[in-house]
Amino acid sequence: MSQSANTYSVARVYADANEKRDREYWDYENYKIQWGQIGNYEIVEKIGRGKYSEVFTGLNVLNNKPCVIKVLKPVKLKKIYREIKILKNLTGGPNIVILYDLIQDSQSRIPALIFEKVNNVDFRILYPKFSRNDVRFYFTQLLQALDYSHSMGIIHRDVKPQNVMIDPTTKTLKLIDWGLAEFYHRGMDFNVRVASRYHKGPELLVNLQQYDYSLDLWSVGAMIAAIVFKKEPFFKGDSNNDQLVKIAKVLGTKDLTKYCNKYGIELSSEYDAILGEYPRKEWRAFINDNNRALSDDPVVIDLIDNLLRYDHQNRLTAKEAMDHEFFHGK
Ligand SMILES: Nc1ncnc2c1ncn2[C@@H]1O[C@H](COP(=O)(O)OP(=O)(O)OP(=O)(O)O)[C@@H](O)[C@H]1O
Repeated sequence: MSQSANTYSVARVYADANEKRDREYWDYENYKIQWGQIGNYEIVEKIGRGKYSEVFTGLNVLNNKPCVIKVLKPVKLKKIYREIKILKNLTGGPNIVILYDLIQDSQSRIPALIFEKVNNVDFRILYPKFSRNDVRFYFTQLLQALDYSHSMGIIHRDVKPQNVMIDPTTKTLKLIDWGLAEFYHRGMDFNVRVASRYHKGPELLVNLQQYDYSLDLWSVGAMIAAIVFKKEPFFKGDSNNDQLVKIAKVLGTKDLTKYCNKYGIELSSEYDAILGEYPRKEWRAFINDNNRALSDDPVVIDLIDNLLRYDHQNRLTAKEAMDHEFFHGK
């Protein structure tokens, strides 16, 4: 991340969210971590292994409350500080996972994050059963989390089903994994090596570095399209370059070229051999007998159409998406 000499794209909303706050709010490198007591927690069982961590269910022995213990793998200290500072800033916000505590092993100095535990049901089980009302309900919750985070100057940068914990029994949704999240600053060139392939926005794939909160709305669009058209994931690239090809086969090559030209981006020559002249595909072409119950609806198609836009500035913001007719109609 570095300040660019030339600002060519600025967030349409919350562009000054960090500048208007004190430096200590966003300056995570100078953050002083207060460590809690490691003896207060017990590991119960392993539930996951990510790229950056091992995750366990656990117990707070003081109050017998269940928790999740995310033991971080050795990465740059700066990344650990960033995740912690962002969680501290956002904890308590709507549908944002609550960070309870931070602990550190006294010998290895390996840090672990203690979170509230969500009794998540795997999305591969849950999403295929979603009704229109479920989509409406849970995506409203997700958009609330994102609008809050964006209003606090923070881009999540890894929105995907694996990071959206849903407990259908209590109808709760929590957005987790703030490990790739970053503070937005206008005119800043950000690293495009973020998000997970299937949910990467076009800006990342064409190497447009002055992206913003709207990146998260692409990922939301890809999630909704996958559920509505029963095609998980909706854009399934075999590599990062193939990911853009898969997107172009739906949104068309012409608009991709327009997008790049608008921001003065030259497509990498790596695409010369693999990117064809694809026409834009109609959203209705994805409707079939298997998905009709959710997809045969101009309102949901309009929502998807307004999220899955190449041009990040033309996507709905989280707030605009929540105001969309899909979330308010019958
Ligand atoms: N609060 C929680 N409640 C329930 N399960 C959780 C919670 N936090 C994490 N998990 C589980 O652990 C997994 C890994 O957590 P997380 O995404 O934070 O780690 P990561 O190392 O950043 O993962 P990745 O490399 O996949 O992005 C999640 O996908 C989820 O299944």
